[in-house]
Amino acid sequence: MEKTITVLPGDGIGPEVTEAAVKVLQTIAKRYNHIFNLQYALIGGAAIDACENPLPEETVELCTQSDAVLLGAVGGPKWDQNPSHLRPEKGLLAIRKQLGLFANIRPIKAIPALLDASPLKKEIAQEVDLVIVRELTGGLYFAEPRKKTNDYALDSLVYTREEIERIVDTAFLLARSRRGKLASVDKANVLDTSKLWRQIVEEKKVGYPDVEVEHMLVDSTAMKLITKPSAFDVIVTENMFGDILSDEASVITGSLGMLPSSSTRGDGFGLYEPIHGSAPDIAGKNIANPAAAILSVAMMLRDAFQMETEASAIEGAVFSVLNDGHFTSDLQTKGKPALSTTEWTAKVLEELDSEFVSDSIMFTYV
Ligand SMILES: NC(=O)C1=CN([C@@H]2O[C@H](COP(=O)(O)OP(=O)(O)OC[C@H]3O[C@@H](n4cnc5c(N)ncnc54)[C@H](O)[C@@H]3O)[C@@H](O)[C@H]2O)C=CC1
Ligand SMILES: CC(C)CC(=O)C(=O)O
Ligand SMILES: [Mg+2]
Repeated sequence: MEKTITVLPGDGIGPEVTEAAVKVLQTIAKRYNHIFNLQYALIGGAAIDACENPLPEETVELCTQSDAVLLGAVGGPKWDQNPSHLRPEKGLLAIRKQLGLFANIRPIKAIPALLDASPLKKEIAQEVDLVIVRELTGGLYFAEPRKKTNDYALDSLVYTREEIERIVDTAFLLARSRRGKLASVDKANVLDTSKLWRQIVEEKKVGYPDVEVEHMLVDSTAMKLITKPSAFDVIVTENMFGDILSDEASVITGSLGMLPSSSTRGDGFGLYEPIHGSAPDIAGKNIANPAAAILSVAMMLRDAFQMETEASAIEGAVFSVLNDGHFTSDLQTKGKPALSTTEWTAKVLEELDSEFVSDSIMFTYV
């Protein structure tokens, strides 16, 4: 297959983890005879430095013309004092909005080799298998009006029926394909946007009688994610709640550096990115965990290109390297010294190659 992928490395550890993910893509291309045309483009702080625009028009055009987008992360202290239109995060929000990527899918599943790295008790952590479906192009991060003076600041929280209906449908369909349980998370005891959200979930559930729905408030959901995460199958929630809950949930599986995501719009096109940010505290040190970026490539291959075998090969290689006790420093608890980003990536590439060798041996033998 031939596919065009726009790569947006971004800032901080973004370029480091993206380089690892691209190496994995190149190995997969060689092994399975695919052609991945990679086109690099600027976003975030890197784009502000180059052309005073966190999302240059050329980047949007390249993304629009490609089959999928791979993103690292944006942001960092260098741009923290910039006016809001020159903040790196503005570029990320804008690309999501301009490409219409309203559904952010964040799977969170226990990884047996990492149970020691979870702050939860093993017997609680090992049962985790949930997906957060986060609304991505509405709510507080986007709505107008907004304003800031020295004495007063305003952000608006707006949701339309259409925005809620499409994300709720996405979540119902996902729940139906999994264990049939949907937790709709809101703050309906206080917010009118949440009251509308709850009303629409109630209307929609009639069309999905096979899915069991529960409404939950976001504050107690934050607690239950830690005390009884196995209670969740699919969680659907608005933009900011999903942003916060997914970083919280990431530690259950060991580290924020482990979790991939896809941002989609229901037509097979997607932007794939780790859920973490640019991690300025560790940027440039070659110690970031590239697993979230590498697993985002697996999500891309499976969901955008229907390459199930290739996606499973990547996940298998990642889990096998972890099973062998090779960790980056965010996951290290005891045992072998932590590996650098490039060393750990090399282990994954070796593992992919060894899977290849064992496949060829089987083939020759047969
Ligand atoms: N998707 C994106 O581009 C996002 C960008 N950001 C931006 O990133 C910048 C830093 O934000 P923070 O709040 O520090 O969040 P962060 O996610 O960048 O980092 C939080 C903590 O997790 C660690 N961490 C994150 N990813 C890691 C990895 N792959 N391996 C090992 N450790 C990892 C960091 O070292 C840090 O201690 C800000 O400018 C923020 O706006 C934040 C979240 C998402
Ligand atoms: C710019 C932020 C909304 C990025 C973020 O934290 C995220 O998408 O998880
Ligand atoms: Mg976030």
